[in-house]
Amino acid sequence: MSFILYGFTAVGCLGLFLFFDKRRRGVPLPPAPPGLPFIGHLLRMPSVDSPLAFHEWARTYGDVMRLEVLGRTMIILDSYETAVDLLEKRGAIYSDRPRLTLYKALGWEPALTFMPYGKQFTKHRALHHSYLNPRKAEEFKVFQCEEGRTLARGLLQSSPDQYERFATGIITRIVSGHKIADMDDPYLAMSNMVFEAMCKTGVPGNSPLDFFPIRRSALKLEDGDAINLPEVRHFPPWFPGASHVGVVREWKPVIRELYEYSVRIVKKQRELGQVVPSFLQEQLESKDQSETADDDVKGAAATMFGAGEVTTWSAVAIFVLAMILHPEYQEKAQKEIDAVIGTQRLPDYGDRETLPVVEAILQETLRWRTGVPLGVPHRVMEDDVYRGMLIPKGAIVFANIRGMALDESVYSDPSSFYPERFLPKPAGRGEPYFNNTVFGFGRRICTGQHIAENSLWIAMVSILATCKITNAVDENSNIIIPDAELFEGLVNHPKDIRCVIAPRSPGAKALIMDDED
Ligand code: HEM
Repeated sequence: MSFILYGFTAVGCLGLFLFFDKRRRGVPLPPAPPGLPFIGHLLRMPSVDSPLAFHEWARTYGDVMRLEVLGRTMIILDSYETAVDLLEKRGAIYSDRPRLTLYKALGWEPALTFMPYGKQFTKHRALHHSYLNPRKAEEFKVFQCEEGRTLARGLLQSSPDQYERFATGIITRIVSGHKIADMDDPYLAMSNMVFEAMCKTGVPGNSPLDFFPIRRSALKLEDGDAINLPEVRHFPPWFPGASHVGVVREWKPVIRELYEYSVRIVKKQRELGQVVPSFLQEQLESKDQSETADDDVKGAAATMFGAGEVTTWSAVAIFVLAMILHPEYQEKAQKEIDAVIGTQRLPDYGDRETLPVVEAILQETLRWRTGVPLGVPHRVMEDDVYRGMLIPKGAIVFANIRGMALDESVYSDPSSFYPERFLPKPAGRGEPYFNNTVFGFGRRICTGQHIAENSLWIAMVSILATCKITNAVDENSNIIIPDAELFEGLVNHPKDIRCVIAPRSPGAKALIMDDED
């Protein structure tokens, strides 16, 4: 009896398989540029500014475009509409991550950003949400305001590392309640390494370690294992991935230390009876974490640091770059601040809604040079059909956020820095804010978006209210005009923001210097 039942089941399964396979074969894949057998588009993959190159290709192949590299299918979504349709509305099957070998090898584990969709993902999202939700974000404004003013003061004291200190200072307050007191703080050294690891490692998922087909055997990589470094030490420098292995060897210990350091800081605070509210303090206080933090809690804390610090630093640096290249907007914003707030006090969050020009500059900073231009890749978990095209199971889906910023059907003259585009008509062009795009999509949307926006706003408004940014000059008295190029990685970062930062007026200088606590 059971034999007959098994027989029917097998025939049924075969029928279903053939039905779906036929359906699958009948549906075309998304359009792709011409490629070669086996290696696909490997030789066509742009070596610089891939988001821009993808955007250019999308003009020919459409806003759902396919690339194949060594058997891996990549789908590039080049419009806001397609990203919402797939990553948000069909989030149940588009929220996985591909295995990002390089980041895993660097020691980011567990880390929500690179984690597959599943139970552990849900747990980590909940951990992040418990401390980064909009209600908490309101509480953080007090120290964000303090850090914004420390930033402006530091810049006036001619200290260029202040952007990093600002971004790190906010995230350490959130994660461990630690206040950065000086530039020798060990957190700043870690932040530098994280910067290198996130901003100089190329497009996520596209390092040779990620896609070179012999990587697993050659690098002795098993699922769940980090790279076995001694095994690859003997590979010649030209071997694909060899240079990245050097990167891994150098940076992995720092990233692993990041997982432990914040916990040690909070334990010390507790031992000394100097408890400060923070994510880790809240976790350690909870019943089951009283002795030590488990790996998930450590991972959530380290990920908040890694994901939150470099991105914020980059956004503030992009703002400064825009102000060097477009002094006219600095003046417009300063006029607005003077008219609305006056010159007798420093701006704070209560002023945000009354400063539309500052707001427009914030939105344009996020759009003009996108900090995370290809987002973090998603992975589709089942075959899907969209607009009559097959998105095959396992395909890696990139939201080309930079491409969306340059979408001419949404943003007029998109490569210009033109904040007025966001002001309502007739003064402006009434174009849509970019903060609904820049933080990604669906179930993987950035968990720190409220905090990030608040950080950028307070940094901008504190600088604008008190500082004047002008071009630096070289040793021959030639004006230096930065060329707006960015380091490319998971996070992009301006290469050059050399400038002169001076007090806007004696009154502004007095206000910011007197504010020091
Ligand atoms: C201007 C600053 C920032 C930008 C532009 C930014 C952008 C992004 C983007 C594009 C993603 C990928 C979303 C997706 O997969 O669709 C992301 C993910 C993430 N962001 Fe941010 N982010 C910023 C700041 C922050 C901050 C301050 C934090 C934490 C305090 C943070 C934590 C995260 C985390 C944990 C993820 C991974 C979420 C997941 O995989 O489920 N980010 N962010």
